[in-house]
Amino acid sequence: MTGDRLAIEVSHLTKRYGDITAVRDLSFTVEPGAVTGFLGPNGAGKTTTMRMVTGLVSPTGGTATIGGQPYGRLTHPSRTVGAVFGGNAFHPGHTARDHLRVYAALGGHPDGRVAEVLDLLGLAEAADRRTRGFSTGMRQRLNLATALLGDPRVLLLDEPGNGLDPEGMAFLRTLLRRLADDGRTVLVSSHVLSEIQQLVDDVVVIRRGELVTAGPLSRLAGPPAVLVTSPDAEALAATLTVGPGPVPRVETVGAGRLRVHGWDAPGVADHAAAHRLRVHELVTEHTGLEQLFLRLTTDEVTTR
Ligand SMILES: Nc1ncnc2c1ncn2[C@@H]1O[C@H](COP(=O)(O)OP(=O)(O)OP(=O)(O)O)[C@@H](O)[C@H]1O
Repeated sequence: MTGDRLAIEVSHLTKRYGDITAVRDLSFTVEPGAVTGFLGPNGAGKTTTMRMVTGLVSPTGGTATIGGQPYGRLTHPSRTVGAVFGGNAFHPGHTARDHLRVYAALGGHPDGRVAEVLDLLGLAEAADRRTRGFSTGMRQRLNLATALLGDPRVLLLDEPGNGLDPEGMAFLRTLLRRLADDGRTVLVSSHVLSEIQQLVDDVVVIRRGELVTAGPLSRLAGPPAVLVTSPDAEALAATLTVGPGPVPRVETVGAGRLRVHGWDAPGVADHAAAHRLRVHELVTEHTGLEQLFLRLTTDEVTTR
């Protein structure tokens, strides 16, 4: 069963700390029913933005709403939004179950919910162990279990992949997918695209507090390019760029080598054959997402 579908809307959000502008006129929407990655290098403003969405930090300007309401005006905040920020506030002498019971009581959630979230996070066997002996992965799971006590429709996780081993990541991926498939809104931040690439459907990329790009992950990479090795490279470049019809962008990448953007390999091969030009090698090059992310978030880059 799917309940309310609540989007997160960030509109012209700005946060200044003295001379530092942590977030600058930032606008984006996080849709329900998907896992959205919130990406940017260290210090880009991800945590500050997520804290503003969850009412922990007040904006200098702009608004952040959940299902149309600012966090402070939600009728049942802990039943609407679950958030996990770095660090943890576990009493080392408490067991996982003790910890969850305290938070269930604070949030007004039924005690039966404790066993449910322990099961959901694969912590049932560790439930009666003291948290002081917990590994990083178990701490992450307990944080997530705490955030899920209220069965919230919206989940914000700040760097959830930190310190997780491959099994932990696989578990997180399956869990977030289930939560999103149920119509929940899930936002996960990271400064490393490759870390959450397998988790997310959509991305919001920021740099220095400003939006770089937002949209489906699959649209970020753009079309592949074709690397051509040919003894007739010069002539091939000349014929490729004269038309008729749409012409590709052609880059010379050394003697006898071209990179052709906008056409696929069969298109380039057929064109060369029609012009009786020799081709020794054709390689389709997909831009690595990590490479693309670096290009989007480092200074020398212009964005599309
Ligand atoms: N309470 C604060 N006082 C002063 N400056 C702050 C405060 N919180 C954040 N900043 C500054 O705002 C900028 C954005 O920080 P923020 O933690 O939001 O970035 P981030 O993208 O989450 O980075 P990271 O990936 O390192 O967690 C940084 O320059 C940071 O030093």
